[in-house]
Amino acid sequence: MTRRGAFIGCIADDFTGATDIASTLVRAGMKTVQSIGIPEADDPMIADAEAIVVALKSRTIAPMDAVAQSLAALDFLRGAGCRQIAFKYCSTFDSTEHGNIGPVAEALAKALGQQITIAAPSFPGNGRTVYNGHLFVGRALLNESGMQNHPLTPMRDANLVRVLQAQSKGTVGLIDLPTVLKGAEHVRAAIEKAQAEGATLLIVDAISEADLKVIGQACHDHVLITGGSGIALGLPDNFRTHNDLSGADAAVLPVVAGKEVVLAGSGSLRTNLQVARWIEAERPAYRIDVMKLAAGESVVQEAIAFFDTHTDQTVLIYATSPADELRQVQAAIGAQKAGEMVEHALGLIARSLRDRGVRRFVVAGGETSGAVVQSLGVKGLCIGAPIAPGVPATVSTGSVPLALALKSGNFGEADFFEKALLALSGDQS
Ligand SMILES: Nc1ncnc2c1ncn2[C@@H]1O[C@H](COP(=O)(O)OP(=O)(O)OP(=O)(O)O)[C@@H](O)[C@H]1O
Ligand SMILES: O=C(O)[C@@H](O)C(=O)CO
Repeated sequence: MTRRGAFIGCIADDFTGATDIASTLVRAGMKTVQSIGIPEADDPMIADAEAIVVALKSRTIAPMDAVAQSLAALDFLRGAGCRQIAFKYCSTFDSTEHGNIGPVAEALAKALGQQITIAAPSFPGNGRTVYNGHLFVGRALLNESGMQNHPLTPMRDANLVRVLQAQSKGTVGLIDLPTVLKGAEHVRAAIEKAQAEGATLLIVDAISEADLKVIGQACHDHVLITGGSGIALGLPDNFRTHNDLSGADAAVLPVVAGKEVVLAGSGSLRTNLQVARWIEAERPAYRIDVMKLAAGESVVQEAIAFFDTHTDQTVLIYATSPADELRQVQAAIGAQKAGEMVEHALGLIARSLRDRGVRRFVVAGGETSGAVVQSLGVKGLCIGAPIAPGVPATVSTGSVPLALALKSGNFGEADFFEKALLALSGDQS
């Protein structure tokens, strides 16, 4: 059990989202640990943590299951003494008309006895901003940003009030940017007014980190807040006022010796760019042919053989494909089945490569990272310095440490794979 109880507990709906918010909390000066799934109550990893991030893989599962897993995580975090709970979802609000953001937020609020809860997905550091309730990715509306083609959660409406309303039982309202710009007291007054008018969930506009800090300050006594990792920017300060935080910086991670690999299962535009860049540089790359995989051909074995024949080069193994190809595969096999098959294959490949001495993994895609990390049996992560906004270097806990960079699909510049490999190798140049 924790020394005095952690301050903040986060429930993240995917694994890269979890490392993203863990990285933000570390950046804001909190000693943070990330657990893969719900840890044991006496896990030594959480003993002196100031923030605990529980990574679930609940973004695309049935709403009922997502609610059950999130409530179990909540029980654990409350048992660990956490005074404030943050439900972390994607800064592009990845969800379907059935959930899981609305159902999970409502279930957590009910369990915590909170009547109104904010929903603030903005992540200005990665170009995601919310204005008049509409989510922008860079200059594009969400539904014109490439996210309309997401393999599992296509986002076809940028109006988050409407999106959240469709998946919630209560009433969704909006706190607009002019209110946020007036400061924390005005945001608090707007929340109280919305609550009096019957709202239960509130999308909050934010276009800058300063806005997110105002929102964090306004919600200092909310036992539950929900949003993207940006929402964590303003939370540590609330605890700093009354308590001594360690002011911990990113963990200095041990250098993990061994072989390395890049695995990409993301369908995002950015990962497509990163894969293309790798191939243009004539670095070895094995493409997983999903139709062959579906036909039961030995794709996993071929990928491993490809790795074995490139003994002195780092290889990329990828299923990432442009949106039109992805659509064809999904039409033939079904989106969910195709996704599960690819995740399973990449999980098996990761495990075999670990048995062949791979110790450093760069993984692209949230669901993909979840599948890989689960297959590798990783239980917890120490969070190091950021490689790109929202993507820290990490090293797994346990007797055989693995260095991992888990990247949300749309994060990182075109050269992210090279940068991440360097960072995981301990080369800071
Ligand atoms: N060629 C393909 N055909 C069909 N499905 C695929 C293909 N490549 C990847 N997938 C599946 O698409 C999904 C991609 O989701 P994932 O969360 O890993 O990355 P993402 O699309 O970038 O999303 P995020 O922004 O959450 O990281 C996975 O389930 C993966 O198995
Ligand atoms: O918030 C984000 O954009 C990421 O942390 C993420 O969750 C993408 O899957």
